[in-house]
Amino acid sequence: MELRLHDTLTREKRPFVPLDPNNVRMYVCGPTVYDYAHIGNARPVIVFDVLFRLLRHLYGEAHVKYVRNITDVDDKINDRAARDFPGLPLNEAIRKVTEQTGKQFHADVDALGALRPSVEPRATEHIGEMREIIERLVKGGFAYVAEDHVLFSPQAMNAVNDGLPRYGALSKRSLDEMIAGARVDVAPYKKDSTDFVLWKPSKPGEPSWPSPSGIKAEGRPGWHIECSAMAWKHLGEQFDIHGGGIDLVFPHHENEIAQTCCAFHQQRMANTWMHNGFLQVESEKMSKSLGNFVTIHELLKDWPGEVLRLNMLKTHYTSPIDWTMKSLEESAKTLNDWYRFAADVAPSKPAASVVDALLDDLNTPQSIAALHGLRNAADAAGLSASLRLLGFLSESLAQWEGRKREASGVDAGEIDRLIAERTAARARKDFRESDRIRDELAAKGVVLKDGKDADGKPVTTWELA
Ligand SMILES: Nc1ncnc2c1ncn2[C@@H]1O[C@H](COP(=O)(O)OP(=O)(O)OP(=O)(O)O)[C@@H](O)[C@H]1O
Ligand SMILES: [Zn+2]
Repeated sequence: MELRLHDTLTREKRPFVPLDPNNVRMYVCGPTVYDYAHIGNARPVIVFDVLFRLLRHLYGEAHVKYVRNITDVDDKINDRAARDFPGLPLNEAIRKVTEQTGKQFHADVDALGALRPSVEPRATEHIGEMREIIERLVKGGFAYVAEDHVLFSPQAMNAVNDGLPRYGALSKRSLDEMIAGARVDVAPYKKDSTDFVLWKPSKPGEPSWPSPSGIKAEGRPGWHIECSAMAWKHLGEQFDIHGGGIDLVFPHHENEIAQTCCAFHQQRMANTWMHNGFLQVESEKMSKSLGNFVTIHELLKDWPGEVLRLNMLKTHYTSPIDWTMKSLEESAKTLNDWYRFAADVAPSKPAASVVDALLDDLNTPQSIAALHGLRNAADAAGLSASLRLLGFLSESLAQWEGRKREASGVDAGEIDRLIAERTAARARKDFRESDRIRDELAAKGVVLKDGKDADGKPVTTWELA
């Protein structure tokens, strides 16, 4: 079977044909680093990690390049830095905020079983590329300088009839409607209400860099130009897949396309545009501004990262997910069973049923149904390999069980001591005492299993109920 992916631009599920099968290239918009990421932010991380793993499986590890950026220049970062480190010069405070948040983000997504991307560029390290794209856009007549800003003109773009996409094609909006629906209080330096910022002046004390030609004062980039610059630097003028959450379609991705295609006179920026649906709480998008969020960091205190991962993948990436406790509990149960059955078994090959489901526009719910099928067919080696392809079984069974014991507050040393006492009681036929110990452990949720080892000697093992 071939890989088919749904493309937001054409609204079609199409066979995926890489520009160069020896260098398959994917860009995904990463976090703005000023605070803990919430579990909604984890959705694109996990979804595109599955795609990254699938592409590596299909084209070979050395032939896939995955770029996910870190936005480390933004008003929200400046505000947080001023609030958290009022005693420090702003630039130093910003460095502290972005460093801490970046580290936390890595710890979180590592725990979710996400591979690190091939490159994780930081916006502040690509100011030169941003300036270059901006200068090309001004030269080409797509952007203009006004009051120390540089603005992009979607109307100038759509005046060109040949070789460029239409502004609005990705989000299926017409420029005329955007103009009609524009707010009245348009910034005075904009020629048209739909123009957007490529570069703007910095306030005193804020991070600033030499501006594109035509502007004397130092300034800083707008958000959209950052991704065009980082994608260009690491993946070239055109690449295969661009991804992110559905909220990024407009204006962020529409503007990325406009900048990149006009700067390099291309019909396309990425060949396939993929967007994940929202993770919701009680039918509303989880978001920082609504305050209905729970951080990955908090959830990891109660759940192994792989349980969060499985829970995320039970829903197809384009559909909304309602995030519930009940569903998490079910995911934990399923994963416990799979760990016991397959974690310590040498993997064979990922099952065709699992891979085929993924090839069909990353149909992870279907692939999970196929995993249950392997479990029911008692194919431990196939289950082991298939789970690994999806980013599970990063731990041995002993590590997995040990972590659960730790989380449940059960003291393994104490249990071993009680089991030894019970074995001694049984040896002297004091069954009242041995039953008492078994009941004491049961009250703590510890279930004993009596069996024999390879030499036929009695052994007692335990697990949590
Ligand atoms: N509830 C959600 N469900 C799925 N994806 C989300 C959700 N919220 C944010 N994302 C995605 O997370 C990634 C990081 O986005 P970003 O750092 O801008 O978060 P955010 O949009 O600021 O979050 P918030 O909406 O809470 O302010 C983006 O790809 C975005 O689409
Ligand atoms: Zn982006």
